[in-house]
Amino acid sequence: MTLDGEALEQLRKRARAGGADKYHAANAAKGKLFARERVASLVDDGSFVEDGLYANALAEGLPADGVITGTATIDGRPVCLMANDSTVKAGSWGARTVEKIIRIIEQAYTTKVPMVYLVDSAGARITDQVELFPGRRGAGKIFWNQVRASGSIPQVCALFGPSAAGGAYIPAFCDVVAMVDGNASMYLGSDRMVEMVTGEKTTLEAMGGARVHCAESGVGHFLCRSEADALDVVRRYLSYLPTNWTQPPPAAPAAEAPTKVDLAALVPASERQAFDMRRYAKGLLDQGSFFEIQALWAKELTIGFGRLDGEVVGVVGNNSMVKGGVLFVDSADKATRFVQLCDAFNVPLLFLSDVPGFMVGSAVEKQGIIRHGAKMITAISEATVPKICVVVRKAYGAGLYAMAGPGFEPDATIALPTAKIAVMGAEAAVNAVYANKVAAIGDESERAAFVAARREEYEQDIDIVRLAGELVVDAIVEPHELRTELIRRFAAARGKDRHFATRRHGVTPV
Ligand SMILES: CCC(=O)SCCNC(=O)CCNC(=O)[C@H](O)C(C)(C)COP(=O)(O)OP(=O)(O)OC[C@H]1O[C@@H](n2cnc3c(N)ncnc32)[C@H](O)[C@@H]1OP(=O)(O)O
Repeated sequence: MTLDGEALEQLRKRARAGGADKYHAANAAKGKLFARERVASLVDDGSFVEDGLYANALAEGLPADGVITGTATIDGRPVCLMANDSTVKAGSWGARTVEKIIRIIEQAYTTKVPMVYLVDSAGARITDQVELFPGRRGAGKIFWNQVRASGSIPQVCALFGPSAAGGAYIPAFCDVVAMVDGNASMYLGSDRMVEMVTGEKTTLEAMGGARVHCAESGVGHFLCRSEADALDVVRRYLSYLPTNWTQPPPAAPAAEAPTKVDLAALVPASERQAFDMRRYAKGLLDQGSFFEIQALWAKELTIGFGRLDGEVVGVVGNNSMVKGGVLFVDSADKATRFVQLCDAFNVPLLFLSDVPGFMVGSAVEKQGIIRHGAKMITAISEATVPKICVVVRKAYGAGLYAMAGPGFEPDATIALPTAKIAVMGAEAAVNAVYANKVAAIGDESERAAFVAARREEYEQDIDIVRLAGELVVDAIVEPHELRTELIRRFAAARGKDRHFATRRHGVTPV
C-alpha cells in the first residue's frame, strides 16, 4: 500500500473518529464525552503524543482498537495515559487493545511517571478471546503490570461508564478511582449474567453503580457529579503526589493560612458530644488544601491529603460525628490502604486522634474485626514516613496503637491539654475492675459515691501531665500553637532514615 499525504490524513481521520455515529449519539445522550475529548480536556494543550493510533487500521470498524494511549503533561508534569473508546465495541478489549494498554503501563513504569486510566469498557472482547485472554501478553498481563507498578508510580482511574468483568480490575488496582454518578459502574458479571447464575434481578446501577462503590463497597473513592469533576479529581490527586516513589511530593509555591476555625471551641469537653474532625483538619491545614478521599465510605474515619505550610501531609482522623469515631472493619481497611499509599509516595502522616477504640460485639467479631484491626496496625508499624500523632481528645485501647501511638515509632506524640490516653474510658474501667464490689453495695448513694471516687482515682492515674512526665507524650500544646508545632516537627523529621525490617515481606493479616 502506498501512502501519500492525503491518504495518511484520511487514515488518521478515520482512526480518530471512533465508532459508528449511533454510539456517539448514545453516549452524548447520557452526557458522556467522546474519549478523545476526555483526553484533550485533561492534559496540557498540545502535550499529547499518541501511540498505536493505527492499531487494526486495516480492519473494518475497529479504529485504534477502541483505546487511546500515549504520553502527555498535566500541569506541566509528565504522565502516561489510556482512554477506552466506548463507541468501538463498547470499549471492549481486542488483542491490540490489550497490547496497547500493556505497553503504556510498561512505559509509565520504566520512565517512572504516573499512569492515568480513563475507563469506559465492556471488558474482554468475547468474540476475540483466544487472541487476548489467555496468553503471556493477554489481559492478565495488564493486571500483572499494574501490580508491579503499584507504589512505584501513582496510578489513578476516572470511570465514566461500565467497567465490566476483567475490566473492573483496572480500577481496582489503581490508588484511587473517581466515578461519575449515574454512568459509571463496576461489576464482575452483568445484570443478565447475575440473573442467569443466581436468579437475582438487578441492574448495573443497583449492583455496581457509583454510589454503591463510593458509599458501600469502598472500591470507589470519589463520587463525581460530572465527567469534568472526575477529570478534576485526577488532576488534583496527582498534584499531591510525586512523579514516582523516589521523589518527594510537590510542595505548593505559596502556603495560605488555614480557614479560621476556633480549634479550642470546636472540641467539646464531654466525650459524649461529637465534633467534625474534618473541620478540625481544615483549621490546621493551609487554606483550601484538604482533599478528602472516600468521603462517603466508613465515615467514622476521615482520610485525605492536605498541606502544612505548602508541604503535603496525609491526614488520618477519627470523626466522632459518625458512630462515635469507633473503628470498624471498613474504617480499619480505609486507614490501612491510605497509610500504605502515603508511605509508598513519601507523604508524611498526621494522625488526629479522638478514638474510643475498636468496635466490640458478636457482629464485628464475625466480620473479623481482629484481623482488620491487625491489618491497620501492621500498616502503621510498617510506615516509615514521618508520622505525628496528635491526641486531640482521646486515644483509648488499641485505638492508640492504630493511630500511631508512642509504641509505633512516631516522630512525636503531641497531646492537647484536655487529651486523655488510657486503656479505656473511666466509666468502662471502673465497671471492668469494680463490678463485683459495686454490686455488693446495697445503698444507692453509697454506691454512687464509691463509683465517683474510683472514677476520680482513674482520671488522676491517666493525667496528661503525668504521661508527659513519664515521656509517653512528647509535648502538650494549646490548640492555637498546634499548627506551628506540626510545621516545625515535620520539617525536623523530613530527612529521617527510613528502614523497618530486612526480609522479603511480612505475612500480613488481610
Ligand atoms: C477478563 C474476562 C472478561 O473481561 S469477560 C468480559 C465480559 N463482559 C461483559 O459481559 C460485558 C458485555 N457487554 C455489556 O454488558 C454491554 O455491552 C455494556 C458494557 C453494558 C455496554 O452496553 P451498551 O452501551 O448498550 O453497548 P452494546 O451492548 O449495545 O454494545 C455495543 C457493541 O459492542 C459489542 N460488545 C459489547 N460488549 C462486548 C464484549 N465484551 N465483547 C465483544 N463485543 C462486545 C456489542 O456486540 C455491540 O456490537 P455491534 O456494534 O452491535 O457490532
